[in-house]
Parts: sequence; structure tokens; C-alpha cells
Amino acid sequence: MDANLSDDEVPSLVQPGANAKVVNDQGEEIPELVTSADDTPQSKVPITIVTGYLGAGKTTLLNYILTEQHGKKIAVILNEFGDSIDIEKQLTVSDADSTSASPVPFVPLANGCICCSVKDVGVAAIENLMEQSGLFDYILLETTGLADPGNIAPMFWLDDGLGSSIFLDGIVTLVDAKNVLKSLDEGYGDEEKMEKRKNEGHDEHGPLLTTAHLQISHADVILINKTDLVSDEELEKVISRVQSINGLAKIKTTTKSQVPQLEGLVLDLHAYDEVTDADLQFASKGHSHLDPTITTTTITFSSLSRSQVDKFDLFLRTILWEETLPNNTPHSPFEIHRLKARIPLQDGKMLLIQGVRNIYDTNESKAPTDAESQEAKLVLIGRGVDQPAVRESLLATLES
Ligand SMILES: Nc1nc2c(ncn2[C@@H]2O[C@H](COP(=O)(O)OP(=O)(O)OP(=O)(O)O)[C@@H](O)[C@H]2O)c(=O)[nH]1
Repeated sequence: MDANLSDDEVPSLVQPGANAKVVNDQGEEIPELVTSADDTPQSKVPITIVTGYLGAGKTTLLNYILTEQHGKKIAVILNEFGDSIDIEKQLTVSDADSTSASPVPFVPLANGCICCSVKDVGVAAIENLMEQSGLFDYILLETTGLADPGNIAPMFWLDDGLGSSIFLDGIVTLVDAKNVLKSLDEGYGDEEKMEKRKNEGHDEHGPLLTTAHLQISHADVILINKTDLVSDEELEKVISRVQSINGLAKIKTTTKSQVPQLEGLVLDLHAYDEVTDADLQFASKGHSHLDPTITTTTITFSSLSRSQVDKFDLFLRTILWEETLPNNTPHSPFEIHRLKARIPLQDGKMLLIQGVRNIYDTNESKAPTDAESQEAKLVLIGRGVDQPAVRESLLATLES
């Protein structure tokens, strides 16, 4: 495995297993950050982030889970306070502040679950809560309706490589079937957040990027809820639009947030430790560009030689860390929210790559089976990712 550090030297996720190696951006190896074989994700508690626009049905989903018999001890954490601005402040709270927080009252429930509200969704604060409350099989974190999951997910993903007792399993986004198209088109309720993004240097020209876009583009599972409030035709429109934004996510329709099963839809998604052929095949089917702002795009190419692996890595670092294309290729602005790739190598191995915002992680696995595609695929979700220059630049970099 080969993972890289971002400019401020935050280490990437490191999974135990073959040839684990972490390097900084000068290419120097940092062996002490590699997790040991004993420190497997299985011994850690998975955390699913539940997000969704105001009123989409997040609390209804959690209440449903907390009253169902599922045989798991689940800790539900509600990040109830504050608006989007506060959340981002809370994420930067120092460890000292978080761990010295006064005990948080938990509400124990009949089916073994507990529930509590927190202001701080930082990793240290959540670990601290878990220490106070004993052993749990699972953590569900409900964010406020205006949260950007792209800011929250990297904290838990990164921390996995640092010996944390929790690891990120995935992001579930609830979508309100009745109101989502309006939210995507009008950004209703988002003005303050989008102004803040602009001030942070994001390029906010072009079609409107709303919180609803951010929550859909980062999702691993999307539950399109409140289906009782729309006609079949309206629902089809919503599904197509959501799919055109995020072609990687699993999509299910629900009423009153009643998921047909928890496993694979809310729990145990393994969204950050697996890159399956099936996911990428689906994303590659080319859903039409129904949304003007965010799209999923798939770039396919032939298997790589060993010497091309470094070139591919250079391409990723340039697009993710510098938000530009290698070799000064002219391009319009772009912004990548999520990426996945499966790349067969000519020596018979396979590279599996995961990314969220500007962090990515590369694992090497055994050769693809006969049933799996032998074609290399890079799937990008974000703004401006479908411009031809991105694909052309990748192919030129690999041939250079
Ligand atoms: N008709 C209908 N109402 C629903 C459905 N799911 C949830 N609701 C209702 O919609 C309202 C909002 O649901 P919540 O679960 O509180 O939504 P939320 O996403 O937690 O909302 P915020 O915390 O405000 O962001 C509640 O009154 C729910 O009872 C559904 O499928 N159909």
C-alpha cells in the first residue's frame, strides 16, 4: 500500500496488510504511522454519518433504528446544536477541550441502544463519550441539516490510521423527495453557507452549489425519503437527478425513513475500505448530466505498467492538492468531492484507490478475477470533473 501525506502532513488512512507504507510529499517514508496487524478495523467501532437537508427525515431514521430489534448495541449521537458555521468551529476544537468536557447524559433504550446529544463532533469528543458509556458495536452520528459531510468524513477517516478506537464506515444521506429539486435549484436556506465557501476561496462561479449538492455528492448511500408525498413521475425525476450527481452511491426509496434492512444501507457499508467492481461498473454507465453543478464522471484506460503508477499518483496529487491539471493543461475550475478507482497493473496486481476531498488512499490487492473488468477505471464526483481536459490530461500524463 502506498499512501501520501497532504501539504500540512496529515497522514492518510493506513490499512494493515501488504506492504503498508506512508510517505510525505517529499517521498520520505514514515514507518511509525503504519498500523499493526493486531490493530485491525474489526476491533474498532464503525461510525456511520447520517446527513441530509433540513427536515429530510434523519431523526425519523434514527428513531426507527432505536426502536427496532437488531441485536446491536448502537450509540446514537445527535449533533443538534448550532448551524453550519458552528459545526466547522466545533471540528477544530482542541483535544484538551474535548476530553475535558463534562459527562454527557445518555438516554439508555430498551433494545440496548443509547442516545445522546453533543455539540462537538470531533473524534476525541466522540471517543471520550464512548469511554464514558461502555462498549458499543456501532456509532451513528446525525449531523445538523446544514452540515457539509466533506468536512466531517476526513476527520474520522484520517484518525483510523492514527490508532483511533473508531473508524469511518460511510455516509448515509437522507433526501426529501418532495423538496430536493427545489433545494438543488434554488439553494433555499443556504445563502450564509455559500457565502462562507466563497470567502474560503472556493470558486462559486457557474451553477449554484448548494448544501443539498454537497450532501448528495459525498454520500455512500442515499435514502430518498417521503415518497408518499410525490407521484411516481416526480419520484423518477428525483432518482435520475440524484443518480446523475452521484453515480457511486447506493440509492433506496423510503417512507418515514423505514429502510428495508439496516445492514448495507445504514450499517456496515464498508464504503471507505472497499472499492468493488460492481460500484464502478454502475458509475460508468454514463447517467445523463441532469444536474448543472455536480456530476459523476468515469475515465477508463488500459492497465498500467509499474512505471506508470508513479505518473498516475502525480496526476492524483496535482488534481487533489493543487486543483489543477499536470503539464499546465488549460482547464476550467474543478472541485473533487469523492473519487474511487480500480486499476489493474500489468504485473497482475490491482490498485484500489479511495478519496474524499483532497485526501486519498491507495491499496494494492491481488489480481482481478476473470469476472471482473480488466479495464482501469477512475470515477470522480464533483464540479467540473466532466470537462474533456481532465481525461486528456490523465491520458497524456500516463503516456509522458
Ligand atoms: N409525509 C412524510 N413525513 C415524513 C416522512 N419522514 C419523516 N417525515 C416527517 O417530516 C418531519 C421532519 O422529519 P425529521 O426526521 O425530524 O427530519 P430531520 O432531517 O431530522 O430534520 P432536521 O433535524 O430539522 O434537519 C417530521 O415531522 C417527520 O415526521 C415521510 O416519509 N413522509
